[in-house]
Amino acid sequence: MAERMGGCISCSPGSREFALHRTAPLLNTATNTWMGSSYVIKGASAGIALSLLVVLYALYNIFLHPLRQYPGPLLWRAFRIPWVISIHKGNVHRRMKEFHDKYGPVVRIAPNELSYTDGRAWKDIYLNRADLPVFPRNPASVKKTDSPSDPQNIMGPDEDAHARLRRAFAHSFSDKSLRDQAPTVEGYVDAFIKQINPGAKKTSRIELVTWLNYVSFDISGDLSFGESFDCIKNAQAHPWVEISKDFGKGLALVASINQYPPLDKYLGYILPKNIVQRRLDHRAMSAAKARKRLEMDTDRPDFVTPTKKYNDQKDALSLAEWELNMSTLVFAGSETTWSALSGIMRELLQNRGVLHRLTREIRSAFGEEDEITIASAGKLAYLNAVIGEGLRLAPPVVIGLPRVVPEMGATVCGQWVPGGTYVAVHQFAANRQASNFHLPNSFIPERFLEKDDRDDMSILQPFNIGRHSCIGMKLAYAEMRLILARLLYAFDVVLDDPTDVWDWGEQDTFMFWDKRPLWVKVERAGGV
Ligand code: HEM
Repeated sequence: MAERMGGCISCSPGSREFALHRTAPLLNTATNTWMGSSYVIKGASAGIALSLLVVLYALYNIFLHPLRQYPGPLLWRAFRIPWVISIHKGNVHRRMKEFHDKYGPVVRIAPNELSYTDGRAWKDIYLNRADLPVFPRNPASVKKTDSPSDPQNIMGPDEDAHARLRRAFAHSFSDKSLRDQAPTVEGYVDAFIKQINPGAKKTSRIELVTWLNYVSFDISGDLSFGESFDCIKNAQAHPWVEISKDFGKGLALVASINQYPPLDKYLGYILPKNIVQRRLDHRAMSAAKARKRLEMDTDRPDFVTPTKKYNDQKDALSLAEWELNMSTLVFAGSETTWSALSGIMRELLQNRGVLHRLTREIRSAFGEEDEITIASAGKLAYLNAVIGEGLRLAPPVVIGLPRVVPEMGATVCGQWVPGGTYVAVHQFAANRQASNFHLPNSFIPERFLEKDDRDDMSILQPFNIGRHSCIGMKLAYAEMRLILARLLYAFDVVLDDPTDVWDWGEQDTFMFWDKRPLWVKVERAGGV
């Protein structure tokens, strides 16, 4: 009762203590309320200050930033976050296309980043220029190693290490090396054709994107690690290949976290444990495979033999660098060729007229299947045009190759760009611009055969140009020509579901294309 009245049961009613004890809870409540409201006030003030900072940051980026005169969507010019969201949604290539359709050949796609779809940008950004230091690789997408003694990657940002590694590996990609490697590549393509042959059944239904994955990775695995992944033989992806399918999502995550230093330092804690473990397992598997190949006493024609001979004299690569770079070569050489072939086959099957013309060219050029080799397939003009057009509509390196403008600034496409700005050509957006091509979304290989002033071929650089251009370009063309020629010589291929028709760009991209299945019917070609 006394408690209910606010007093204390041990004090007598009416005493001073009773009165004090009676008021104490009221005071406590008042103090708590006061303290509570002070927290609320402090919290609210912090919130207001933070919001103000965010607004000021956005206003600065829009009205005062050195890139303020470049057009682009408002939120993207103000903050980096829309880019991060788009990278994670997998639609960044479509957003880039929309923005360039709307704003023109240069678009500001983040406070400090410009995207280009103008053919001149390739030379200005990616070629060495006498008057300027190189535009280095963007450290937000490829991090520098922590210490100079760490192993370096040919695709890393250190330009000196890149030059050293490129010199060493160039020996494995010379014309002579390619000729030596040809029987290995031809052997895998032959195995692939035999495996998908329906035989007595006459017709079979296969998922072609998966099979193209097997053949690309088996070739790359053999040339890098000295042994096949045996995907074709087992009609199943090897664990190394399976795990590598997640690389793109991992790289997308790393690239977005790198935009927010010092968060990048805590990447190991941010990434889910199972992903970190998968990465470590994959690295260990690659290192073991690379060491096994290096220990072989052999002159087998692959990516190792010529570079190893050079290295024995020049001591250019450490063991750790061999391990790292062999893994890079497997992935760089297979994911891209796989994407290209998947895109080209989808376009061919959705454009029966083109498929017809190409099949006629191939079947009239060869009397027997075994006449089709890397050397002979190189002579087919329409096949080359089909590959060119496939790489235009479905570029394997779909989004920009990010570079940074050197400190003193530079002119790109005739306009001044301050030092430190991130710049890139976004291939998907560039290749689909109506300002660069007539009927930009249509599959028309003829544009590679007959010059048409409505097409600006200078924008097409699927392998990049300059010192970082693709070291495996000739091998990639050799593989693509041979696989397409052998496939279309041997089989009549049609879409399993004739209504399964859509634009390649509808797929998502997580650094690489997230390729959807391509179900086809294959039938041994009549008279072959
Ligand atoms: C259609 C297939 C291919 C396409 C479209 C392609 C595209 C590219 C592009 C655009 C680059 C430049 C990357 C940059 O500037 O940051 C590149 C670099 C590279 N590619 Fe390819 N590539 C293909 C096939 C291959 C093959 C078969 C190999 C063989 C292993 C390969 C190995 C490499 C390597 C090692 C680099 C790094 C070169 C350097 O930085 O010096 N690529 N590729």
